[in-house]
Amino acid sequence: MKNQITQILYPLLKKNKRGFFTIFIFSIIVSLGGAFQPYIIQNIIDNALIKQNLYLLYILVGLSFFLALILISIRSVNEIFYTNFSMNILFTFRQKVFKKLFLHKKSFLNTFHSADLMTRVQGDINELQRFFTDSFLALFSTFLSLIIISCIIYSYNIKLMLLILVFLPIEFMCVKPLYKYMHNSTKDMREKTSDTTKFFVQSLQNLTFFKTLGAQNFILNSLDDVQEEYKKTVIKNKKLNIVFTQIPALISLLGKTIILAYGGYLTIKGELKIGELVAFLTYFGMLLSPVHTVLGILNNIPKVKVSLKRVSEILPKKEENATSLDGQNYDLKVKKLSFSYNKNRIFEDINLDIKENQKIALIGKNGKGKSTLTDLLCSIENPTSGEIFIGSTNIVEKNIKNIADYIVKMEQIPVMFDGTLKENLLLSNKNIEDEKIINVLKLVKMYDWYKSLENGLDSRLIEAGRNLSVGQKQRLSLARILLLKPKIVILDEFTSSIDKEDTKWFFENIDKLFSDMTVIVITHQLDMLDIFDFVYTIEDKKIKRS
Ligand SMILES: Nc1ncnc2c1ncn2[C@@H]1O[C@H](COP(=O)(O)OP(=O)(O)OP(=O)(O)O)[C@@H](O)[C@H]1O
Repeated sequence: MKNQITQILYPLLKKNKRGFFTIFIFSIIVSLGGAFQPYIIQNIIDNALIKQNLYLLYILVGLSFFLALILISIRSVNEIFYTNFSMNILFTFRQKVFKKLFLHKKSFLNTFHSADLMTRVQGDINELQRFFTDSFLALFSTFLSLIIISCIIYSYNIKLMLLILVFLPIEFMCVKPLYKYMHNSTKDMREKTSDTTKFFVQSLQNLTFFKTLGAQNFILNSLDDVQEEYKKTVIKNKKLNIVFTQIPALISLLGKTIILAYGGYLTIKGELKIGELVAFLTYFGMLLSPVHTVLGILNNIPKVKVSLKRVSEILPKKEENATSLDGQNYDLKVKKLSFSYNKNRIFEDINLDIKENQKIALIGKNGKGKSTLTDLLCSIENPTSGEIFIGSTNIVEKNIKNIADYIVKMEQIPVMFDGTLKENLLLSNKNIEDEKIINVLKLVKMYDWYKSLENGLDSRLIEAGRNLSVGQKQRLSLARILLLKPKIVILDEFTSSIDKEDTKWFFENIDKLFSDMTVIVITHQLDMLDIFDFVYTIEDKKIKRS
């Protein structure tokens, strides 16, 4: 499973190797320049101040100033370049994961709360990208600084250099046993964050619903519970983090004290110059910062492992190659199909034969499997066994990339999204003239409403179409399907919120509205069945034609 992420990330990082290279070059210049500064200060003290050489003092001060200016400029350019580069990798990474999410069947996606999916696609992918780009570069500049600084310190005093280097592994050894605890704590943090997001999404989306039911206190109490749980996890995580970061800080303090005492002793004995001691202390400080960077990266490893698992869990286990449907004819055939949701068997060996352009009604009591059958026909679900053919293509065996050109379902609960009316109607089908859209709005009897809009087709439908009635949303969904013009249309209780008069009109005009299309209508309007070519009833896990 983790391999899947490597398969996405590795080519992405490889493709961006020029960007990495540029940042490496910048980092080398910054590390070299930074390491040179204490060396100049040492020379200012030992060769200019102590020897009272004014000319050398001005030269060195000027050199230090201009070097600092150059480094500031390079660092700034590098930061902008790096942010741009890092964002590009993040966005492409997320695009690729998103694309894979479309390969899932409905029952798999239903096992995740939308807020949980959101935190995985946002937070966890961020964490992975940061780790694989930032840490890589941070590690590179860390080792570069370590090498440069060690060489400079070595040239001053080998005993002191060895003393410093002894402290670095001690720090790592002390922190390592804490990884396991950090991993568990991070996992808890992610889960609690996800729970909190879930709570907010659910309660804010349905605020007025809870108010109407007088359930404000229920929501406020739940908020208290969710926040209390979150607080407990944050405090636990904070305590662990403090131990994780303060242990190295304590060891560094100990090292600094010993080195200061020993370096001072060497200076008093005349083995080290004052300027060298000052430069040495600065270098020691500079060495600590890369060490802490490495510790920070190590600190992130448990977090990254959690994110890796969370992102892997939402990726499809296997990917079949997508093929196109060969458009000979669009008869729909179901052969010996069975389907279960876990242990709940919904269909047992059912068969169905619907010819191109037929108008079919699908009836049955609540919960008998009407929507499930249409999910199977649209490839949103996979049958447990059996075959489904459109024309001569078995759509169960093959992953059909353009399946929506052939079969589309209008959901029982209409879906509108935050966007313009035109975007909501056309989706990706952009090459349709406004005139045609307006004609379809007339067909679904939304023309009067359309005329009342200030910005016409560019008017915005706010969040999930909140500025529309449910009946209006159903009519717009119908308009969307009419504009998409697939070969087979499935309408799941498409008039459930439409007034009686217009419901009758829609049913009586199905032939005209969907003239060149096969239509399957799920309905509880039993008085409207006469207009259909055939009526199928779902009962006892079977489907019967009446
Ligand atoms: N994602 C799911 N996971 C598990 N069981 C499910 C899922 N979706 C539906 N079911 C179950 O499958 C059965 C059929 O549901 P389905 O929605 O297909 O019925 P329906 O005939 O369309 O009902 P209605 O007329 O109420 O819309 C029901 O028992 C339902 O509880």
